[in-house]
Amino acid sequence: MVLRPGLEGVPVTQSSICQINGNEGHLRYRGYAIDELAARSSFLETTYLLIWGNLPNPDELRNFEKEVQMHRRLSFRVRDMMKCFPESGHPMDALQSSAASLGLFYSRRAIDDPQYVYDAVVRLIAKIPTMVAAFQLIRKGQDPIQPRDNLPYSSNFLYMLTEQEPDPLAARVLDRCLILHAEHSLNASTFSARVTASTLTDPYAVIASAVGTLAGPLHGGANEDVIAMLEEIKTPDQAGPYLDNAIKNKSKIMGFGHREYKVKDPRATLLQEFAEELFARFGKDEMYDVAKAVEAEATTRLGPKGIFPNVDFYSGLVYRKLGIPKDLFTPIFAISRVAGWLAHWREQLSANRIFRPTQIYTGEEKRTWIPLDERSNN
Ligand SMILES: CC(=O)SCCNC(=O)CCNC(=O)[C@H](O)C(C)(C)COP(=O)(O)OP(=O)(O)OC[C@H]1O[C@@H](n2cnc3c(N)ncnc32)[C@H](O)[C@@H]1OP(=O)(O)O
Ligand SMILES: O=C([O-])CC(=O)C(=O)O
Repeated sequence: MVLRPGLEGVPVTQSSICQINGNEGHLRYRGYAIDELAARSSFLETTYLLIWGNLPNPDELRNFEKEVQMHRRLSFRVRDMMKCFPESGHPMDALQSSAASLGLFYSRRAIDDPQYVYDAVVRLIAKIPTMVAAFQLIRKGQDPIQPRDNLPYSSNFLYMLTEQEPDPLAARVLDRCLILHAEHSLNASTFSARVTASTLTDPYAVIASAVGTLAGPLHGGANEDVIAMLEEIKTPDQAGPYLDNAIKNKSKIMGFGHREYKVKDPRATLLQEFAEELFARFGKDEMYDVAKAVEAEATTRLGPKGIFPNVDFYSGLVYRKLGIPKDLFTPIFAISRVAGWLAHWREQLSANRIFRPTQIYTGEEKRTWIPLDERSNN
């Protein structure tokens, strides 16, 4: 048996959802280039495409948007449960618990019923942003506010978060960020979703396990750590010394490196453009110069190893300009990635076999039991 740590290069499923060309830096959802989707589509249209396989016609899109809008509210029981969460807890933990709690309300027995699947998709796409916004207000000691029916998806999320109707450019930029983060083949959280799905459990458990996996700093959690790193570096001239020190100590540079991409992640290029668009309109973030210096210095040092900015490097600068606190960056990633996780949930169920890989055992062979009073204490 050959061990492949991290399953690098090991295909574990077939999928028709997303295609990555890591040498040229191309990304497509269901055959459509990511830059075209970000320019022309909306997050809900892209979600429909990912989950059902084709672009919706006008009626299908209108119905989907309407259904999502109708299911945005949370039960008072979920809100009351969230009010008991510690306000110092991380919003990703709050989201994982809240998402899992939906399984208490909706039966898990009907995953082969197309109506159940459609309803679960609508509920999860609709309610996850409400949960993120609700926890943000609850931890500030406020009551969550209700979604506004006359606002589209991303505007409504910003409204629920800030209690103000957002600037149209801010809402459009957030919607484009959600498109960019919606899907990325068998990344760790999507793999986790597929493993959970393969046991035939309910979709709320699938999403909760994926949220937990996304939270880690080697995955979606890196977007929060990038801003912490830029704040620590403080000024562009400190980027080089910081990197030299990190490389000497074998520390990872957050927001850099990728298992699939050997060039700059195409989403990082687009997110950098979005950040510049916001800076041109609302004023520059001084951390942007630090970020560009880190990219330039890291490219000299790590570029020859194929290590470049990934999706997490510039997203935080966009969210900061939208007034979003650092620890909500990964929950926003989750709001978007629910689309990809659900697409993989459906695909997994369409040709399911439970995931059950094997291992190479390295433990002790047969041992002889020693009674407690005969074991020495040291
Ligand atoms: C949404 C997302 O999940 S995007 C990724 C977000 N995560 C991060 O930004 C965290 C920083 N990056 C990393 O930890 C990694 O690049 C990962 C987790 C993204 C990919 O990991 P892997 O494919 O397993 O690569 P691995 O960690 O084995 O690195 C391979 C080599 O590149 C180096 N390397 C990889 N990423 C980095 C980095 N960010 N900084 C410095 N060196 C790095 C490793 O030290 C290793 O070097 P070595 O061969 O000399 O030991
Ligand atoms: O593909 C990966 O391993 C990580 C990533 O960029 C994502 O999930 O968007």
